[in-house]
Amino acid sequence: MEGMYETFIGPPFWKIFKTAGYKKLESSHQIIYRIMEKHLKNVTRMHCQSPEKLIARQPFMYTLFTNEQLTDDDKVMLSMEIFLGGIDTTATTTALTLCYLAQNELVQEKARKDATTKDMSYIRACVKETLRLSPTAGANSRFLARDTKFDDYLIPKGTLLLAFSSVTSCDKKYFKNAQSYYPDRWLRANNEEFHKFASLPFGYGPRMCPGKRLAENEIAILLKKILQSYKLELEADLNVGMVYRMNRIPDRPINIKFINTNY
Ligand code: HEM
Repeated sequence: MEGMYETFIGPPFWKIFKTAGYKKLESSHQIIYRIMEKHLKNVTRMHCQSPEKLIARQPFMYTLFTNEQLTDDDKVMLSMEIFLGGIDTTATTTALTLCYLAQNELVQEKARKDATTKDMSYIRACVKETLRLSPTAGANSRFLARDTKFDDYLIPKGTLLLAFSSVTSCDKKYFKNAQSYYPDRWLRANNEEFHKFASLPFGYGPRMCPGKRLAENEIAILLKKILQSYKLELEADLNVGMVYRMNRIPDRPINIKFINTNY
């Protein structure tokens, strides 16, 4: 992320010589490419030897491999996109949820009780609330497909529009006590109403995040496991903000004490 940010934001000196940012990007890209190459070789082997095993174990990769419209390069690129799209976003959201839970003892207790339930609706609400207050995407961007009228403005086709969901999701115009970490607002029983586009951490429409369900489930399951065995406390008082590094990431290290509750 750092490498990508330093390379693509700012003057493009990397086109003339390899800047420090470019070197970081290049070396991390090579590592990721090597990992992907190894994985793709295994998938290719499985695809040739027993495609039914691939369908059962990795349906997404099966669909990708059997799409005849895609070249081999397209397949590698799409696999990398899935891989990269899912790493920082999920790690950041998990770390920040742990941080919010460590800061809010009552919320943490409620989430721990919820860890014994099947649907984990409160833990899921905690993840939604983290993504409302600290979304990993600053904005959702789209090129307009046709001339479009917004209020008194006529915006021509082809214009790049950015909808800053990270701003509306923290705005008191859209959420009561907008700055507080209050997962209960997402519970159906609470009946709190808000604009359905005010918080859009996974985007919207045909190009919205395809990993949404996977991310929500894996984060909820991980939190459940952690809460069942550990009490969370912060090492020090932390007021974590976010900085833009292509995605938004925490602006400082998050150090959490995991106190084992099984003794
Ligand atoms: C908390 C976790 C995640 C967050 C907050 C997140 C957020 C986003 C957002 C905001 C977009 C842009 C959507 C739009 O423009 O409307 C996106 C796109 C994407 N995400 Fe995620 N994502 C997460 C996890 C994942 C995971 C786990 C995967 C893969 C397994 C993934 C794969 C992708 C891909 C491939 C795209 C590009 C889709 C396209 O351009 O058509 N994401 N994500």
